[in-house]
Amino acid sequence: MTQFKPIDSIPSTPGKFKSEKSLPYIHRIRIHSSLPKLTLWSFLFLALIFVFFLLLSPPSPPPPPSIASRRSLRSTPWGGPAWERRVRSSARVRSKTALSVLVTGAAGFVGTHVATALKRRGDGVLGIDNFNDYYDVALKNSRKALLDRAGVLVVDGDINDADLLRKLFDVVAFTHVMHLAAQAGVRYAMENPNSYVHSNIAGFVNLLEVCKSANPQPSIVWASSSSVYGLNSKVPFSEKDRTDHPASLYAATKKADEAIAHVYNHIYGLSITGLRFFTVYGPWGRPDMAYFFFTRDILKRRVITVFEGPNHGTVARDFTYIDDIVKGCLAALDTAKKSTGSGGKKRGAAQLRVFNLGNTTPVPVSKLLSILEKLLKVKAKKRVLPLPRNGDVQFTHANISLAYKELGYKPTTNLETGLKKFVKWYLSYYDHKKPSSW
Ligand SMILES: O=C(O)[C@H]1O[C@H](OP(=O)(O)OP(=O)(O)OC[C@H]2O[C@@H](n3ccc(=O)[nH]c3=O)[C@H](O)[C@@H]2O)[C@H](O)[C@@H](O)[C@@H]1O
Repeated sequence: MTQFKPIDSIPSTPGKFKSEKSLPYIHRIRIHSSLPKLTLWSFLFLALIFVFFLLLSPPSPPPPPSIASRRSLRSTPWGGPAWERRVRSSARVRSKTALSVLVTGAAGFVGTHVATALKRRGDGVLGIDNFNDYYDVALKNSRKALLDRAGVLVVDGDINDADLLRKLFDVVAFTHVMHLAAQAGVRYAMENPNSYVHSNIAGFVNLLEVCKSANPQPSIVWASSSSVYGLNSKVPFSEKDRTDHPASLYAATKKADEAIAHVYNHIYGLSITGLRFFTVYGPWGRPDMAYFFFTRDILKRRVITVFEGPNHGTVARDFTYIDDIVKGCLAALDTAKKSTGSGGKKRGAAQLRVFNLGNTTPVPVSKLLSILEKLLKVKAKKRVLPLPRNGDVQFTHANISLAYKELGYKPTTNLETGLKKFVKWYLSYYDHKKPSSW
């Protein structure tokens, strides 16, 4: 019959030293045998040397950071009385009725234009941007210099940094947040999906968490995207349409943001307005967008890929000029009602809105290319390929009647006029710089 043995009386497997509890056993075998005694002491000695070396050896280098973390950790030190004075001064309003706005993604394309426009009309503006390297950081720095000259400070920081955001709200009682920081681009989502989760989901939630606890709570206007309409075939796209078929992770994160906005409005009384931008273009634009790199590649005599739909179908976009988008953003800020919560608690129903900001005139990508050829006076080398299944949709077209009714939004720039302004900027900007990175 097997006798029950208490756990600490069972000899441990040779070579395995576990806890002090096994030591009495070691002591016992030392008394009864000299050979095991020697072996045991040698083993103990070796183990001690091993532990000693483990303690002495320098820590192994950390694994290389993932793209997402590398992009988000970049942040210059903040804080201190001088820094706070600069923050306050940038956010100072010029009249009692002016807004005090925190603009996230301020060194981005839309952010730079919106921040400048707000400042110009007397609002207090503070920017925040993480200056990530998704595209040419030199362009972001040039935009920052532009904002500097306009009197807008851009804090180098990430919207995932809750301490920094809380500090900004401690220093300034922002009345509004214009949230434009995001990982943009539909095709890049297949290369770096985590960066979309990091900026568009985690970053958005972090921002809303800080806003909900701020006293007073700000009103929030943020950039959603036409891409939420995904594979919808009914045109023009209306805010009432369903948005259940996103074609890219980018679109899915923006759709998720709209749901997240609903939650923070419902639970905490935050006033939130989402703006679905339709392919925004113009001076100081994004080098990852087709109109921008088509221009670059035409000038460099490189081959341009133009996508076409099934059966040679047209691929078209409701290209919207930046000045029209800025007007829509300002109108959304001006008509935003106050948030109703305080101390992180809702005190009443709060405003929740979503608007299309498009141009209402879809233009085929082939037409975009021919306008650029005309403006640049260079014939493009092009090859036509079927639209890959990489996040792109075949067409977009905004119904803007709601934005017109509620915001007085009325785009006035057609693609030809807008591209003319873009090309003029492009030629003057890159003539001076000639960067190798773009
Ligand atoms: O409206 C939107 O919601 C989105 O607009 C743009 O996305 P997209 O319209 O795809 O803009 P581009 O990447 O500039 O592409 C414009 C058109 O050019 C086409 N294209 C793109 C690249 C290329 O090499 N060839 C080509 O024909 C695309 O299929 C698309 O029809 C922005 O990149 C997104 O960040 C934004 O959210």
